[in-house]
Amino acid sequence: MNESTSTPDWKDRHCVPCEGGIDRVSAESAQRYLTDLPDWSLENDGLQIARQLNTGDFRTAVRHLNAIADLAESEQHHPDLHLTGYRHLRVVLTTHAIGGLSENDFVMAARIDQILS
Ligand SMILES: C[C@H](O)[C@H](O)[C@H]1CNC2=NC(N)=NC(=O)C2=N1
Repeated sequence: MNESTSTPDWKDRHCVPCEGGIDRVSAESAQRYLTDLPDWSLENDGLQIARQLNTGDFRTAVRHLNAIADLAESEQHHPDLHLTGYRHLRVVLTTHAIGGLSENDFVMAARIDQILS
């Protein structure tokens, strides 16, 4: 899939192992990819994407957190998960191995949207 010409269908893809050695997704491409992922925002000068989930109660927030953790383990790509104010879950995706965004982050974002829908 050529990053510059078309948008991949992220939810149909899986993360690939990443230990560095690949280019970061540019902020311009990231912004374009997010048109298909409207619940996610580009942050930190294009180095991460994030989604805020304001659930109704603590148990729901923990359930979402656990579902995302299971997905992260099966995809071997792990978001930062912040559960605060007893029912607010913030999900932050970046690829630590490259210090910025890779396609794995968009695959995870789409799959997180899918399991929470
Ligand atoms: C080989 C495997 O892809 C890496 O160890 C993974 C594990 N999970 C990861 N998760 C995230 N968010 N960034 C990484 O660079 C990363 N590396």
